[in-house]
Amino acid sequence: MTTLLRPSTRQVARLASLSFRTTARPSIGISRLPRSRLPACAHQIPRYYSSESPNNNKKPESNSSKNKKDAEDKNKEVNGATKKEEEPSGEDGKVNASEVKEDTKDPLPPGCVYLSDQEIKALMEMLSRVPPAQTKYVGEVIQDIKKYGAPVELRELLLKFKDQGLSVADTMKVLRTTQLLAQRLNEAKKGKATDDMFDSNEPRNPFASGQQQQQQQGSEQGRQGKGGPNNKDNQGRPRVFDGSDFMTWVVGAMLLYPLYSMIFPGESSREITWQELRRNFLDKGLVEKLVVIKDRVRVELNREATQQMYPDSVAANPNFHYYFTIGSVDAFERRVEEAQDELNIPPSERIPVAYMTEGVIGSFLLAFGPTLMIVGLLYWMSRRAGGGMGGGSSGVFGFGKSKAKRFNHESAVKVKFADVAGMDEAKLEIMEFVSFLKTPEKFQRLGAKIPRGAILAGPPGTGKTLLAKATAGESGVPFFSVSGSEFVEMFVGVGASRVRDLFATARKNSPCIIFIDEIDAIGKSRSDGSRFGGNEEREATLNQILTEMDGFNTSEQVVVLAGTNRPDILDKALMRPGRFDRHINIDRPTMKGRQDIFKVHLKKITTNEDLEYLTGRLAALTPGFAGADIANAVNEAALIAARANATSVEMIHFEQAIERVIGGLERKSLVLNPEEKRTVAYHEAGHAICGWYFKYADPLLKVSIIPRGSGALGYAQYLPQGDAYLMTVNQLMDRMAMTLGGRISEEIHFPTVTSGASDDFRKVTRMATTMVTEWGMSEKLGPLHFKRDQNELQKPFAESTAQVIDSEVRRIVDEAYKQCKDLLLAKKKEVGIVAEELLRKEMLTRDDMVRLLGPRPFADNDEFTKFFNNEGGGKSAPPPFPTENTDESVKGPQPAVFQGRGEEAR
Ligand SMILES: Nc1ncnc2c1ncn2[C@@H]1O[C@H](COP(=O)(O)OP(=O)(O)OP(=O)(O)O)[C@@H](O)[C@H]1O
Repeated sequence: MTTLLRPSTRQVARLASLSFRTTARPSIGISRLPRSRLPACAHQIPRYYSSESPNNNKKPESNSSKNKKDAEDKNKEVNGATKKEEEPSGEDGKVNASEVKEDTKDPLPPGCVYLSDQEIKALMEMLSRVPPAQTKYVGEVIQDIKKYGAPVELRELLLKFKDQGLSVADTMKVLRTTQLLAQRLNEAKKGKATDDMFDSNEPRNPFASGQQQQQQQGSEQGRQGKGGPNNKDNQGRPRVFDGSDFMTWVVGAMLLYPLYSMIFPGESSREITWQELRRNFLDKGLVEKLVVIKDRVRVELNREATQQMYPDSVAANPNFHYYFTIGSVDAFERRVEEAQDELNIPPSERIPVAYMTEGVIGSFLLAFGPTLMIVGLLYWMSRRAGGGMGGGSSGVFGFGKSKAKRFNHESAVKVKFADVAGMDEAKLEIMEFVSFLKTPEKFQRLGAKIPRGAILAGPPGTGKTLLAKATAGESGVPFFSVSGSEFVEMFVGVGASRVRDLFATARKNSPCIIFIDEIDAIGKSRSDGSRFGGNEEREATLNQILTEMDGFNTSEQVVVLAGTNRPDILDKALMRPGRFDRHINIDRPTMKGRQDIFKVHLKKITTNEDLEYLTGRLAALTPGFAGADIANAVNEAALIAARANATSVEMIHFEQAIERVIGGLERKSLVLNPEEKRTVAYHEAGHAICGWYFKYADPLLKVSIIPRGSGALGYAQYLPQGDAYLMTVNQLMDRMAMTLGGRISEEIHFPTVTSGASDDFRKVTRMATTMVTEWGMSEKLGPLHFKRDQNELQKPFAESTAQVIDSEVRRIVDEAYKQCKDLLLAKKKEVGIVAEELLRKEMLTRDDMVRLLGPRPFADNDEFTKFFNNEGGGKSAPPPFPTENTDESVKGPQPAVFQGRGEEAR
């Protein structure tokens, strides 16, 4: 047998580590996709719509007046020249660009441009959808834009508007432009230095200048991204659209109105003539009220009646109003009176006329009401989303803030390596990071490159997070902990932005440790996803991580640790040297490891037991347990002891706790009828007898017919002989035969069988299939490995091979069946004895079995004898059992076996 087998506790990790190693191999040719092939959101492409020279927006150096003047001159020159060239005669539009004199134009801060006449025209066209009464605001804002310039994003928006029109997807863009435009106009109007708007310490806005400048800025721009410096206040916080000033609302409402009207086409008001009003509404008695607002009259209709009369008209819409203009209020009143006289409307039923003075705010709200509602809703939603991020990052632009939790080494991260037990190799490996963070010069002196990061891979609960925390605790540096899934949001680009933010924060706090838990959520191999179209957002986030890790300066003391249960699915680019340099495999603990972990957690518990014996026995009882299971079992034991008002936690409490962790709660409320109980007893006795008389079976610990957990009506428990790493064909055959013992006992002792053995069959089939397809244990098929990948649509073997596999699996199961049936027929009497005793006592321990059947005919190993052969005194609870872990059951020997009888038996 050339294939080495390992028990299931080790198998997963081993298999994982094999594939891990494969994926971890340096992939020389494989690195990130070339930028040009990345999705647009994955890399920050500055947009160049400007017809201006790249130097247009060069930021003058603030400390040199000469430079400033030069820059001003240049700016004026460029803008002026462009403007002059492009300036039309001004016949179009109410607001003529030439009204703003050239010499009133100031040099613009980075990120702002003067709009050309064509662009102003496009803007006016876009804003022409705004209700006529509000053109005053439009005119004012356009004047301001001409005078003070606008953010370059407005250009982009105008271009989009002209080319394709706006859609819901542009909402964020409009909001951002709104914010920048409102800021620009506010600042400019206040006469404040325009440069204040853009943090003078920040690098220049990449979008303001031409390609040359962008190239100079290099990767730094990429990091700052589209949000870039423009969104930051002086403290580096993102500027938040707080909506607190009037200009922001005016601009916001104005820009969102076209968007709104494109998405929800329809009118909210329309002008009509007096004659139309009379003919269509007044004469028909549809007018409910007339409201005079200065020189206009709003007609309020009786909606129900209008709907009946004009079901398809917009007039039936509750938010719709007709307006008409009047010369004077007196004339209007006279007209209304005359009309009503003609219609013989009695004085008591005359149409009421109200008078309103519509203030600036009122008229504004009236016109932009729906738009404001959208703005408000988006603002509220963004605040809510921001609120969940733990403060600091509220507002529309807070989406891109990282959600990483920061732990301060002085307060939160108190975990030390001593608290992490049972993974000595992993600890050694990671200690190097600690010494790197503590004494970087030691490495740098010799020219050694500092490792960038490590992937901690292993099954759930094995202490990956704990190890990362201990690394932070030992090195005494800040620790940023974030889960891979926290980068994912419904908006494209948010993940990448959060990654940027996280790394930027880490750099500021260097030396520090970033821990990304469950990195597989974003680090999944890109080739896998592409088969079904891929996931742009996830890929963009992954690309950003790759970029950030590349961008580390080797002297930057930022270590990135990542935890995953699935290293096999991670992208190769992520695993290559230079990114996650170290691959640390954390397996489930061995017997010794479990003992150490028990010792760590028992420190917090009050117990008078002999610690050496206690931890040894508990470790023997818990094969396959991860550190988290052990922590849970210890805590559960303390709870059980407290419930029993005990002064210290005793062995019996620990054992009950372990039993509970594995098998679930006892279900005393589940009462089986006598016939069912009898069937369950014979079923379990069948398993127990097999475990007792098969040489290679694991020693039996306990058999019970008390229902437990979610499905088991009864169970037999076995304890493996220590941490076995290999499994022989004999052991596998005995285990399969033992698993079939329940059904065969039913066959022998009852006229019919029940459905209770389906789970046993599943286990046996999987075991046999694995023997044939993976472990080379079929002579017919030979040493071939055919592990089926769930994602593969095709079988990795031919139809004829499939038939051989089927026949070999059947042969193996048939052999196990025969082996079991032969034994149980020979031991029919013993099965009866055990079953009847079970019916009386409901639970039998190993001692009971010895009493009923005599000693087991095969010797047990030393460890088992040491901890389980002297049960006397009744002080200890019956030894519990680790359950079989469904999927791993076939991968190798199970450390402890649980033969349950499913709920379906009922
Ligand atoms: N080696 C260990 N020594 C002591 N305690 C441990 C150990 N491993 C796990 N634990 C306990 O289990 C708890 C959970 O472990 P941790 O969160 O580190 O697991 P994990 O491997 O990160 O799990 P997941 O993959 O599900 O994120 C720890 O808080 C600790 O109490």
